Amino acid sequence: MPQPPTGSAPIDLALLRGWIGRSDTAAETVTPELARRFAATLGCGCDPAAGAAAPLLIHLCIAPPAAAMTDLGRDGHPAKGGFLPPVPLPRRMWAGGAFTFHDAPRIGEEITRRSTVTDVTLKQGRTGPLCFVTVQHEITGPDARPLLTERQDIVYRSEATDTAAKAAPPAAPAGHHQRRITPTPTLLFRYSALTFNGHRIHYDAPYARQVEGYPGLVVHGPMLATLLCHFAADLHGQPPKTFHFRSLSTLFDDADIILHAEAGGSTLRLWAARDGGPVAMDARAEF
Ligand SMILES: CC(C)(COP(=O)(O)OP(=O)(O)OC[C@H]1O[C@@H](n2cnc3c(N)ncnc32)[C@H](O)[C@@H]1OP(=O)(O)O)[C@@H](O)C(=O)NCCC(=O)NCCSC(=O)C[C@](C)(O)C(=O)O
Repeated sequence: MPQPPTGSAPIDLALLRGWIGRSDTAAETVTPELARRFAATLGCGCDPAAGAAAPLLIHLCIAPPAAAMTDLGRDGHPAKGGFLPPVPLPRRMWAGGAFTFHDAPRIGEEITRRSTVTDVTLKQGRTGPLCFVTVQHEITGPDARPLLTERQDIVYRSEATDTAAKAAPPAAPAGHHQRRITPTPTLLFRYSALTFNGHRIHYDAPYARQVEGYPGLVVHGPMLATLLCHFAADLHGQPPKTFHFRSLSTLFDDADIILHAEAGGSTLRLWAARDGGPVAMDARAEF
């Protein structure tokens, strides 16, 4: 059983798995203002008229957990042990996920998010022990109209150590289609604000460097997935039916990101990397 380094609290998997089945429900209206702010940040088109289809993956900004300041953990997220299990590993990351699209949310509609913890597993990674928490989100519109089903994989890791360094992975290949994104601190801050995500690794550079051991501000997994999914929809001329993605390495605010895509029938393979860097996110869109 993977355990954290000496000196850290032991991991009681049976305790953590007691969180499986725990759920949380919240609702919020997709306002034209939110859609405009989302489009301005992500650089996508948006018709803010009532009843128009809202931009793809705007649901990630809808009805986020709104914990009081006194209920936050060191990293700026709601303290663990509430909806999410009290994993005794300090560094949280978005490891991957999948979206199945049923129907578009519409501007002016109230959208409901029902989130359920569906799995908790421990693995031994090259960088140390990893605890994966899987959350299933059901997103519905008025009259429980199904809009989207999402699987979210959250991973918790131990403190950064010098021994956690791994061999440099190979540089990502070049895709047939490419789009360049500059991850400025302003872009990262705006996406944090849109999603009410207080995670300090995205906007608090001294914390990201000195406490979590990253070389800069961390690019959000959900923002990168959104950029790739929008790229896929633009290339295909319509939104995908499903979108799967996995975060393989971290991107920071110190270099441009290249979105790559390669078509194959009704599937589009996508990946993101910095120039000359390894694949940071690998994704697949099915149409
Ligand atoms: C995920 C890390 C820690 C694995 O780290 P590793 O390299 O040590 O793992 P590994 O040795 O490659 O694999 C070990 C095991 O884990 C599995 N595994 C490996 N990767 C994944 C994955 N993605 N999803 C699911 N499973 C995964 C893998 O299949 C294997 O399982 P096995 O033993 O059964 O064969 C490493 O790849 C990494 O650091 N990835 C980048 C993460 C990242 O940058 N995320 C986005 C930024 S964080 C963020 O946006 C935050 C936010 C929005 O604020 C927020 O808190 O929600």
